[in-house]
Amino acid sequence: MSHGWGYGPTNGPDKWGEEFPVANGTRQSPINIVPREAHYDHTLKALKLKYDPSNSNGILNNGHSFQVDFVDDTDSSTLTGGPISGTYRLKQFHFHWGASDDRGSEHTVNGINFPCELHLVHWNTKYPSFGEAASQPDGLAVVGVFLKIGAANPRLQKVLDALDAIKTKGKQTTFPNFDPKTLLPGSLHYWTYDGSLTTPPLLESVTWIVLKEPISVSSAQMAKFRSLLFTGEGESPCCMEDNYRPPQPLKNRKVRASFK
Ligand SMILES: COc1ccc(C[C@H]2SC(=O)NC2=O)c(OC)c1
Ligand SMILES: [Zn+2]
Repeated sequence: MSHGWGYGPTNGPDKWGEEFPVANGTRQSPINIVPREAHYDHTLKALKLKYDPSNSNGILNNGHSFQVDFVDDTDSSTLTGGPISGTYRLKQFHFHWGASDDRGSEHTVNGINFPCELHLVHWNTKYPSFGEAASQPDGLAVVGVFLKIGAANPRLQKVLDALDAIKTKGKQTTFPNFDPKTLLPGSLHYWTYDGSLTTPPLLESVTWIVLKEPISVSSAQMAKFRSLLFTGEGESPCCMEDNYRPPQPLKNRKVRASFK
């Protein structure tokens, strides 16, 4: 592609394979999750998420989504247990959402789209860095959380209130003392499968851990996500919305469930 990848008609998910052939690989993400076809695996451990709010650092509009970045030079914010072995450090979290409340999530459940999906990105500390881990088959673990339209979620508000300061691509601001645990639902029951990054370079390095229970978000809060721009200051503005990749072929993969 002469221009960078994105989510538009000329540079969107259907075009990514031209520059990133792994887009048609054997373990691409996201997928449609069919609960009654998932295999309950009693050997799966409970997720252990230990987050230190003092590790949260900044919030950035990266031109595709916005992300909250964490200081990851120690094991103070980690994912252990679940389907993974070893220790994975929290690097960042971000979201994907739609132009309207009927779509926006990347994973779907029985073909149903949620309006938004949260991704908490962790990297395997057996590798020296996030960048190194991102190219390894067991390098990353992403916890996915669905957002479902309902009552306004007060725990999202601090994130949403920061968006005015990062409206355009490349803008960032400080975002201290945020505990991402507050964004998790009551149950940590999950589905898990081997997959990939859901944006270029689409590396097949992600152990996906998708929580069954959604958290709530109101329509008004969803409108706040859509107030961001894909475009930079001074460019003709393009609302940041529909920044999701649709489900990809399951191919030769099994989805396991941590619950009956
Ligand atoms: C070069 O490494 C990268 C590049 C992009 C992402 C972000 C993608 S991957 C995901 O789950 N959602 C997204 O938007 C990433 O995240 C682990 C790692
Ligand atoms: Zn994501």
